[in-house]
Amino acid sequence: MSLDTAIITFVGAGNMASSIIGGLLESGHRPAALRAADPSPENLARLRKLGDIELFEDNATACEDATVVILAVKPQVMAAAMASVRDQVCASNALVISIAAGTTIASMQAGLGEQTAIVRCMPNTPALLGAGATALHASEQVDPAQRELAETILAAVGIVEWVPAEADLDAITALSGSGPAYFFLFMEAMIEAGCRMGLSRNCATAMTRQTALGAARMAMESDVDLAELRRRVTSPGGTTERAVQRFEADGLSALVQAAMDAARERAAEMGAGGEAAN
Ligand SMILES: NC(=O)c1ccc[n+]([C@@H]2O[C@H](COP(=O)([O-])OP(=O)(O)OC[C@H]3O[C@@H](n4cnc5c(N)ncnc54)[C@H](OP(=O)(O)O)[C@@H]3O)[C@@H](O)[C@H]2O)c1
Ligand code: PRO
Repeated sequence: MSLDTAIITFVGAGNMASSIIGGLLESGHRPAALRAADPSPENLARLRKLGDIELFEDNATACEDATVVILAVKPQVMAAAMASVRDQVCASNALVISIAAGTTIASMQAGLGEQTAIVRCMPNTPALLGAGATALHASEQVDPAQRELAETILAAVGIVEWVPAEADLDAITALSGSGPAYFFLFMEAMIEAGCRMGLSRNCATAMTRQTALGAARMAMESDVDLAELRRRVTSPGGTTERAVQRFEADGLSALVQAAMDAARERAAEMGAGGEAAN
């Protein structure tokens, strides 16, 4: 089974679905082999702009004969979405890929059938720009060709990493799933600090955004590690050293650890309780 011959159905046509569909189309995937289902005609209309993919208001019809069903709905509606496609998934032995936070493989197999092949993954919002980071974990029913298929689909919107244990997805959720928000929070704090120092908001915002972009590009493109990149900014006895000393004295690393521990615990709670969150 290859990506060229696969029929891929997205259940839920929101932000994440449209970014993955956009990535697949950009990487040359045939629009005719892509389907999307969503109860909202307006949401479907947004997808129409991406290409000539098949659109459905009925989940079950969209999943008929599908090779891959991608569940791209909020966790709150996952149970209803699974119930609507269970018969079609069982009939076609489709690979099911879920991008929902906190919905376990066990709960999906309870909803779709015990032997359903499931890949659970955790993408992040930079997937919208093709700059996502997605971790994947497969149930034991997933065969090597299906693994490759899942990896190829998510690689259309960024980097992919397989994790050996399903629980690792909780750590991934705390790291890269929620991670973009941490960087935005840090940037917001820098902008506020700049404003309090007397800079205009426009100036503080522009300088913060460009600094984040520049630092991220150096982190990605440089052949030296992050600590060395940091050292090169930090002149002995200079301004950066004073700021970094303050971060360290006030426990930045411990705070990051505690925040990520809290996020991971929440992901585990959501999985254990089958609880809804977005
Ligand atoms: N946002 C993140 O940072 C992030 C990161 C990683 C993973 N995720 C996961 O990605 C999933 C989708 O998130 P998203 O940001 O793409 O959400 P979204 O934009 O709200 O997309 C979900 C879509 O599903 C539709 N829908 C609702 N009920 C449905 C049903 N029964 N059948 C089919 N479609 C239905 C929604 O329609 P309405 O708008 O009309 O309700 C909406 O268009 C979530 O499970 C989330 O946990 C999100
Ligand atoms: N958004 C979801 C949450 O905040 C999962 C990672 C990003 O729960």
